[in-house]
Amino acid sequence: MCMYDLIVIGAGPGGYVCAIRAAQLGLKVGVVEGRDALGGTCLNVGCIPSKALLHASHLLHESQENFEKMGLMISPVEVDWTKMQSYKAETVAGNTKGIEFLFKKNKIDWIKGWASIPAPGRVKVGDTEHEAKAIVIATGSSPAALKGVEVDNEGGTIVDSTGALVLPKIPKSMIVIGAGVIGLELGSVYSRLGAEVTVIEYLDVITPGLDTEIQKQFHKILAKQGLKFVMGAAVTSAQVKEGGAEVAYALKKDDSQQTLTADVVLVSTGRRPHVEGLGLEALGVAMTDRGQVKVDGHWATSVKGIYAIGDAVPGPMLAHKAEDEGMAVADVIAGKHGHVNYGVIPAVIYTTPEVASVGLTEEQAKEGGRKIKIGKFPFMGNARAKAQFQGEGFVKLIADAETDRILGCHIIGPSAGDLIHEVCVAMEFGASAEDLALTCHAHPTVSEAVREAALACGTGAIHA
Ligand SMILES: Cc1cc2nc3c(=O)[nH]c(=O)nc-3n(C[C@H](O)[C@H](O)[C@H](O)COP(=O)(O)OP(=O)(O)OC[C@H]3O[C@@H](n4cnc5c(N)ncnc54)[C@H](O)[C@@H]3O)c2cc1C
Ligand SMILES: NC(=O)c1ccc[n+]([C@@H]2O[C@H](COP(=O)([O-])OP(=O)(O)OC[C@H]3O[C@@H](n4cnc5c(N)ncnc54)[C@H](O)[C@@H]3O)[C@@H](O)[C@H]2O)c1
Repeated sequence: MCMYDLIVIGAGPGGYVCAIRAAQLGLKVGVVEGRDALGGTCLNVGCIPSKALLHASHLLHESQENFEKMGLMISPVEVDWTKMQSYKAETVAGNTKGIEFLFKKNKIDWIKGWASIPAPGRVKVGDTEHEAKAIVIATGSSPAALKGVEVDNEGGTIVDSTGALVLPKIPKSMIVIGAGVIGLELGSVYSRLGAEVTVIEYLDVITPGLDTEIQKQFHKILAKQGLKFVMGAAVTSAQVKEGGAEVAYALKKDDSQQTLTADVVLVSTGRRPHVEGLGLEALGVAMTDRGQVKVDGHWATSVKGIYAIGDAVPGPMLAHKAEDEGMAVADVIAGKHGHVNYGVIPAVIYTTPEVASVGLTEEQAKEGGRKIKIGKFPFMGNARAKAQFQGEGFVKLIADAETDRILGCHIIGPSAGDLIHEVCVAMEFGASAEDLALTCHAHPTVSEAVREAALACGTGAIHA
């Protein structure tokens, strides 16, 4: 048994960042992780492997669509799925080993195994109990179950995101249940690799929560890329049938029952907090009605000395949100002031084109009764984007009509996931649209489109 200042349960982006920050602040830290590798969902079966497959499949798509246009004459690129899987696995391993190195560097103990909390200040792993002045629950999330659909990742036919990352072969056809971030990212991967992908979505829009104009444009672009969509359809069951699976769904518009078959079915209908086995009920830790750990403004649970962060608590299920909370709660535990600005958390979808947003959508701003102005600029007016065959999409900047303060930004287009950060910084500094418009942007860069959108909030964009 060992006495720690802090034990973190879970080594995902929330937990490992919290541990490193706490160690930097002089605390003695242990991290309990039950997986064989550090890094949590994000590094092992989430952000990183999915981005590796998105990158590889994007390059394949480029070779098929754009190489010839640039005078790059090649015979068709062939896909070696086993090699692509190895590239993905090496990318993951490089990152998870990197966290092991950082733990050693910061003298953080990796306590291997699954933890429970028998009492405040005590963490049990196997037969050993460890003592800690503070405990942080950073146990993340797992795929939510869908009634009538049994996921079998080993079987490789009806899978969740974890199974979809390791399919034994590229399917000829795939049904994606849910047009959220996971469904559209992984659906794009397999579509580019040659599968016929059909997305079945309960709502009438894709990517719920995004700015409506972005949703519409994104839907159009993905359809043009070959993804098929069945909208307003509630999936009721999925059954493995010879050589594939059959999905049954009810169309909301006329209540008709329909079926569709494919080689593989990906269930991507959301994730839920993973808190089983921790013993939270016996401890009396208050939970929300959505199964999340309730926390106050300092990430403290209802039980003294126990904190919680990341996917296990309310808020967007994003790695960088978990990381920010990890740093902030470490500050709090070390007696400092931890802070997360929940109004400025970017969200990115790593398709091509990328989709990125921060702050208020047009709908949210209007619902809040705010007078707003909107500056929009299409990537068609951006020389760099056009040279890269990425003229689709636009930047939409939303500012307060009276004060000119930036309230939100929504981008669909090249490098949207990187471009959004200049707006995040501007928002953190309370900048106006004019501040962005007056900032010199290098030419030719796609970031000029952000400046042009800011100009469009004022006297007008130059290239539109
Ligand atoms: C396919 C996919 C792609 C994604 N892509 C992105 C992306 O591009 N960008 C983004 O921001 N987000 C992405 N996400 C979401 C992101 O992975 C999560 O928001 C993030 O991992 C949450 O971090 P966390 O630290 O809260 O939990 P997690 O990363 O889930 O880590 C929790 C860890 O706790 C461990 N654990 C749980 N219970 C115990 C216990 N009792 N004892 C010991 N250990 C325990 C688990 O094994 C796990 O390793 C993606 C998710 C998926 C599934
Ligand atoms: N790039 C990123 O940042 C990234 C990537 C992947 C995952 N994530 C995170 O992981 C989380 C989970 O992603 P997700 O895509 O599984 O969930 P999601 O909540 O983003 O989307 C789920 C979709 O499934 C639909 N749905 C639910 N039940 C249905 C049914 N019976 N039939 C048809 N459609 C149904 C919902 O309407 C919704 O559109 C998200 O919160 C996201 O933040 C982030």
